[in-house]
Amino acid sequence: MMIDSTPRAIAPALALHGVERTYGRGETAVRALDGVDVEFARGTWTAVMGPSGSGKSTLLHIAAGLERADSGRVMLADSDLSQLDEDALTALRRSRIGFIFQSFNLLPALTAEENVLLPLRLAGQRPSSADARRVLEQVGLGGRATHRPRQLSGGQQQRVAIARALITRPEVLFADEPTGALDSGAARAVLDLLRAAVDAGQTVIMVTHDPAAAARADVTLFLRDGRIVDRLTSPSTARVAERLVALER
Ligand SMILES: Nc1ncnc2c1ncn2[C@@H]1O[C@H](COP(=O)(O)OP(=O)(O)OP(=O)(O)O)[C@@H](O)[C@H]1O
Repeated sequence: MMIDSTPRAIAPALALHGVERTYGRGETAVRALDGVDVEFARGTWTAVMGPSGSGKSTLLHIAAGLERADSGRVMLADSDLSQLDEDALTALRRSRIGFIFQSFNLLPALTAEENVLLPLRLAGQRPSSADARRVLEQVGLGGRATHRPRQLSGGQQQRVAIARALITRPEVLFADEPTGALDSGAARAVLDLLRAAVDAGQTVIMVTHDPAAAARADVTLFLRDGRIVDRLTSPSTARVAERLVALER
């Protein structure tokens, strides 16, 4: 028997190749992404930082299939998002991608448990209460399953949103300023949950303005004028802040 011991590069969870995106036309056109090439390794946490208007949200939305690139390719494992029609893209987002937002985006009329189960219901499954309780327990909210969002603090609402994003076991979890609306204690709890998810093998891509949040990630990418101009691995808060200040000059 042949044993192949050649080390192989593990395929990235997500890769962007030559991604460009321009908003508007003519003199008012804004090139939000100007040729982005990046790979996100499986089981790693990447923070995306950069000055206001540098293209962070555009990058996140295109990588998550919420918006389309003008050119270039977005590969989620072997699936080329640019080749999918709207229905296929919606199905892919529901089953293979998770998203958490600064403003939590929970449905106010639904309980925590119902919010958490919604992605599975939308995918045509019939999940049980026990499924929701299991993930709510993971985020420390086992006792809050029947609460509605208005009965929960901001930090608790974000933890419900994380449970909702993780219940489908997404290949990539995207987070757009997940701690932007939280005080420092609640922010730490959210970052601890993201760290636990990554340690369990989850791939996370997070836009943030907060150097302390970026310092919890494995890699921080810096964008300026729609291009990735810098990258730090396992940086301290101070080093992230320093780079950011340098970019904003
Ligand atoms: N829908 C749109 N129409 C026109 N221009 C847009 C649109 N969305 C973004 N832009 C422009 O594209 C550029 C990049 O925007 P983007 O929101 O990606 O930046 P950002 O780094 O996330 O900024 P911020 O930190 O302020 O949220 C900006 O100049 C912005 O004005």
